[in-house]
Amino acid sequence: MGAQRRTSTAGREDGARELWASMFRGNWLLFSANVVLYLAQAIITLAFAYILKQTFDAVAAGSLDLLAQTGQAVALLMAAELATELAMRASLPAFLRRAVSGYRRAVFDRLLGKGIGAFDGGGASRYESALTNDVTTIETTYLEKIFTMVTEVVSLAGSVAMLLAQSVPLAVVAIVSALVPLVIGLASGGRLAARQRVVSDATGRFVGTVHDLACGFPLIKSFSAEDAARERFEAANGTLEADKRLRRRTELGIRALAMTAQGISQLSVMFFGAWLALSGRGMTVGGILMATQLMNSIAQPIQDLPSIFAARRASLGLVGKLAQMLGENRERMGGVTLPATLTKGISLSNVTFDYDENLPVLSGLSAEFAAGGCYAVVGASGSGKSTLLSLLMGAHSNYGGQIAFDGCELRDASLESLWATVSLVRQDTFLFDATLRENVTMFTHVDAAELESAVRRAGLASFVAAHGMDYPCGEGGSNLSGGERQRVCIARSLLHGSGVLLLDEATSALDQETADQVTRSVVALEGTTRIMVTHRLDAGQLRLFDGIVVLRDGRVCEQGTFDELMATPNGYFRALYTVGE
Ligand SMILES: Nc1ncnc2c1ncn2[C@@H]1O[C@H](COP(=O)(O)OP(=O)(O)OP(=O)(O)O)[C@@H](O)[C@H]1O
Repeated sequence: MGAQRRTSTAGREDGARELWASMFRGNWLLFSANVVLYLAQAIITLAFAYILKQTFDAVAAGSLDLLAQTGQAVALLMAAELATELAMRASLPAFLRRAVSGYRRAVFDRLLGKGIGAFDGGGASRYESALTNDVTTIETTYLEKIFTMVTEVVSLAGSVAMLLAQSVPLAVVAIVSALVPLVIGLASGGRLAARQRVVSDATGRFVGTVHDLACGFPLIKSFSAEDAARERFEAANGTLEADKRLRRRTELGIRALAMTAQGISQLSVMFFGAWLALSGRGMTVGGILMATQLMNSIAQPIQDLPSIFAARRASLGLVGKLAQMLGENRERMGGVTLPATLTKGISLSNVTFDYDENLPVLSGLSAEFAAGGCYAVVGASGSGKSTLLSLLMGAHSNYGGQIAFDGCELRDASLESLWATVSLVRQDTFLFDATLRENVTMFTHVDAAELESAVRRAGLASFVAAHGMDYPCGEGGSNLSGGERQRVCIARSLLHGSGVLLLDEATSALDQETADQVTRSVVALEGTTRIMVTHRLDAGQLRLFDGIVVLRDGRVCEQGTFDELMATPNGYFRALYTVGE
């Protein structure tokens, strides 16, 4: 168990490292250019402090030559500063663009690698939030700050070095007083990271609630559930803002500590420098002015670095959280390629499965589906019909017993070949905001005759004749009726030419006549093994099937043709059918 946990922690760290690296892949040149530019900026600032010292020492010495030299140096530095600023204007946005899009691309690629059942239990909004809000946080508190960090670290180190050259005791006072806020920042980074993760989780839940309320808007209006909707919104809104308040308080707390420490260190150096000068310990007026100026270059990093370190840790925490989410429901890959068309069929032997350890959903289910056969799966609500189809789609590999496609255990099959062989039409259809053609072809080029045949067999011919294949389906297929949406999905699967076609309540939203038509076209398909989950206990339709598999409490309790099942005295199916009538 311990070893397992260590492995999963290592996997998560690898995943986080990979995501982090995606921000820099192909981006090192721009990264280096920015580092050089920010470094140059820090050096220019330090040089200005040195020139200040030279100017005042020149005044004290009454040297006009030295003053003229410093004037030239100032002009050169100003030109260099302008050039640096202009170059940064081009290189920083270019670096950020590549880093953020590279990160999002890496996340999306890994998202595509998840299992087909990855979102069965919900959770899509966590990713929506991770790819929007969290990315903005990472961009502003980590990526943009990397270079600020370079400037500030160099400013800090350079200032200390210049102070050391000026006066060792003064430099010691500056270093000691600078260490305190740095330690505070490093120590409080973990707390801020934890708060940031809490905020990120709350944002995910808030996005999910808003999504739910927007999708359920017509329902809210028709049931006059505005008060309940407002309550749900307020709960999510309140929690998010309460968590954000705690994060801001932590941020401001760290900042307040850092600023206090900064003030103390600045004053210490000024008074100590003045004391050195007054006590005749080799400190010039120019030296005091330079030290005062350098204290800005020390004070700023002292003020900023702790919160930058803390925010950087918090951002990396978000990358880690996302890597962990992406590591869940990963594909398990077997190497065996399934045949495109089955010759023996699908065999389930003593299959057990549960979503939650204490609630078995399938408990010893055994069934045979002959190759090329057409089967109906019926049973009471919750008996496990959809779960059975999910397992056949390879959504979960943690089932007990055996599921064999042409004798090949499903767990050993490559998922790519499984999905090339099996296709599923669900009750909750999904359509892209694209044309009818793109929704049926899934954005691929297909033979026009095959497309026409799929559209016709799915009962969409008259719709296409009236509106054409370039008809825009709208967001989620909003420009189509429920029945039309289901027919588009059926056409999509027919065109996919799957050897196994699974239909989960695919005709439930159709009127009796269209449902009959679609069922007949499914039954008429040749060379395809078809398994259709249905609630429609209609004798005319059920008689069309080669067999009916009846589920009860996660087991097959009866199996046979419609007439055989109806002939069974006291049979469960017969009872279901009679009640249904
Ligand atoms: N993703 C999930 N997480 C947890 N439990 C689930 C999940 N999906 C289904 N279940 C549970 O598994 C059981 C079987 O569900 P399933 O959807 O397979 O039944 P069904 O026979 O298709 O029902 P219906 O006819 O109502 O669609 C139910 O008790 C359901 O609550």
